[in-house]
Amino acid sequence: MDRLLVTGNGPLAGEVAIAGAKNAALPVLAAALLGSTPLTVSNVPAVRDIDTALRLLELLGCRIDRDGSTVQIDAGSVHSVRAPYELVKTMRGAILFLGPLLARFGSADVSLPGGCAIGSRPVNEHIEGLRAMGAELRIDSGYIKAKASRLRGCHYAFDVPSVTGTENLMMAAALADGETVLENAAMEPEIGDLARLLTAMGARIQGAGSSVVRIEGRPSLTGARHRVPPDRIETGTFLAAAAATRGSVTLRNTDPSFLQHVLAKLQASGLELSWGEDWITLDSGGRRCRAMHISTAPYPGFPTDLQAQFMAVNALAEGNATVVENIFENRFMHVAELKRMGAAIDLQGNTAIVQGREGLQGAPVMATDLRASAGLVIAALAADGETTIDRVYHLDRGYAGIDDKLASLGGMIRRIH
Ligand SMILES: CC(=O)N[C@H]1[C@@H](OP(=O)(O)OP(=O)(O)OC[C@H]2O[C@@H](n3ccc(=O)[nH]c3=O)[C@H](O)[C@@H]2O)O[C@H](CO)[C@@H](O)[C@@H]1O
Ligand SMILES: C=C(OP(=O)(O)O)C(=O)O
Repeated sequence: MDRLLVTGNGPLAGEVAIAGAKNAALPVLAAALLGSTPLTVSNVPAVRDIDTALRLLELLGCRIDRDGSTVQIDAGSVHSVRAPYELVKTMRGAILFLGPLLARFGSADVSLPGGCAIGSRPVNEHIEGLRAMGAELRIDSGYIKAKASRLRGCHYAFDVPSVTGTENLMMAAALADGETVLENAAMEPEIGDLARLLTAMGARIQGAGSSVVRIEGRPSLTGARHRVPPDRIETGTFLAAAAATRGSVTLRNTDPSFLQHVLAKLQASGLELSWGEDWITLDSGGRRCRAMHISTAPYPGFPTDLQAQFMAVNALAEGNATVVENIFENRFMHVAELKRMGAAIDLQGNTAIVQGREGLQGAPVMATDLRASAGLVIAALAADGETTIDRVYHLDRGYAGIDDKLASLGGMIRRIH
């Protein structure tokens, strides 16, 4: 099992290119199942979850042609509708195959993704939404078994705005009879991106990116060409790494418009930021930033997927701050590990009270989930001495070559096989 060896080495400095967004690419790959002709996707990130999604598509019978960051998927020879536990357990995003399989092939047999380190993560909204479209769904031996000869448009109001739930229902609705209206839908940028793809495939969609999405279903959809947008979470992770190490970095191939809340927090903490259409520069001037109060919320609020990374920044910032996690009930696994490095964090329910410290010390720590791992890497880069981070497979699920990118910014980081 790979480990990372990180030696604190002062400020990060330089430029780095941001990859395509994992969480935008996953629904796009699942949407390939809806098209009667091939889908070509560019700027696909080289991360483990994408490998898993492509393996799954292959298992279903799709023909896959992958050339660097461009992937062509032909769903013309699908012969299975089963997404097995062995793959789904490593990638929760596999639930995104449920809607497209059911809508296109009339049935789906998708393993329940189950709970994971950050919370119980139920999928009741996905199931109820598809039932509202006339599908029959039951849980049998850990699998969601779904059937529908033809889905029909419906009104569905989410109790909680689920990102993948909204995506699943949009994809199903694109091949349903009539109009579907989703209320209290999630508004994350990945939803607007999926709507752009589905529109290019022939669907008619209004309101994606707002809380009410209208989808007019079509009898069939075609393939299309699509470019995955930049990863806003990878972008935020590098900004956090620069802030924690008192560095200065420029991020290219990104999109600052999806990170306004995060950029405002960084500016308020005393860091100098500038940005253009596809780049962001953070310059800390070699100074420690001030601690930031953070409260995670659905988009456009502060993303839960950046909470761990900013916890690491706060652990090293000037002053005290609270970090409130409002999306997942158990997304503080990194706190115990950061405390092993000398962080002063007190947990009270879903609130972490962080007292910024001048420095942290390297220590052996364990990655518990994808973004927690990123938080530990950031703390390790800024700490004195050596940190070993175990279970980096979590990190590889969602970051393309993060060790090489950080090394190119001057970080001392090495992978041990
Ligand atoms: C592949 C992908 O895009 N993953 C992202 C997606 O996950 P994911 O789509 O799984 O997260 P959701 O938006 O569904 O979860 C939001 C909240 O809704 C609850 N909920 C969700 C579904 C449901 O059927 N019932 C229910 O109660 C969840 O427990 C959670 O409290 O959005 C999360 C929230 O921004 C991010 O952290 C993940 O990185
Ligand atoms: C939680 C995440 O991903 P997933 O929903 O795939 O587990 C994430 O990207 O931070």
